[in-house]
Amino acid sequence: MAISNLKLPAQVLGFGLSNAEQLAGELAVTVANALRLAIETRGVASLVVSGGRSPIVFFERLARQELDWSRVAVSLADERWVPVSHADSNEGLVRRHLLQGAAAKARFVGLYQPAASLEESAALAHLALAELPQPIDVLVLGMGEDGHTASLFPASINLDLALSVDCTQRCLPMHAPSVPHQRLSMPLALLAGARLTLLAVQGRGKLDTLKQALAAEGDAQMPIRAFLRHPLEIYWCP
Ligand SMILES: O=C1O[C@H](COP(=O)(O)O)[C@@H](O)[C@H](O)[C@H]1O
Repeated sequence: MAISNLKLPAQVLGFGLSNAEQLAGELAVTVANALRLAIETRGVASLVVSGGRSPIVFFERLARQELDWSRVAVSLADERWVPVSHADSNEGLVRRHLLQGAAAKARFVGLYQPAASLEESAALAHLALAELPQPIDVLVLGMGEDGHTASLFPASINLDLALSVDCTQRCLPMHAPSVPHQRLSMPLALLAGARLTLLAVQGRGKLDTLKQALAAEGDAQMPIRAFLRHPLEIYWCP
């Protein structure tokens, strides 16, 4: 695998992992260590995770890490605008796979808020997120093969605001052109302020996406680019 061809000047590389199980285990240890440090330093810690299909094993490994979960606040980088009981709900995923056992003591601050419109729901989530300790201590991002991260999709309505460093909203309504559900997403300004950002990606398709993102410019075409300019650790496995 031609990892050495990848040029990531600002990043620490978490490559060399052989499978998804190993990636999940290493990532869980890194996240737990950072949360422990935050608790030691500030008494509380905030963790923002991503949804989708790939983080399940990581969530289950993280839930088993020994730490004072009662001092941890957990939230999501993005959410599908569906009730928590829906199979596509990121909150549902977190509740089923991360907030289990000792980790059930963590405080969860969700983005999904029942409301008449996506815009109202995002405004309510903005208010709810005031309860999340900020800056975010640990952020775990995922990425789609189209270069989206969180719910910052290429060419989506609201993307300019979502990528603006001046955005003061903690949650934005996002209309993703390529996926079934409307979305709620934390914007770049909030996400990029995280003390530690980890990007977890699996498979050669996503490695190609990363290389493509690094090879050219244009955040609107590939929103992940906006994060690659900040320090982050990339965890990749085939
Ligand atoms: O839709 C989403 O997709 C990305 C990537 O998901 P994955 O399952 O392919 O890793 C995810 O990071 C984001 O949170 C999610 O809502």
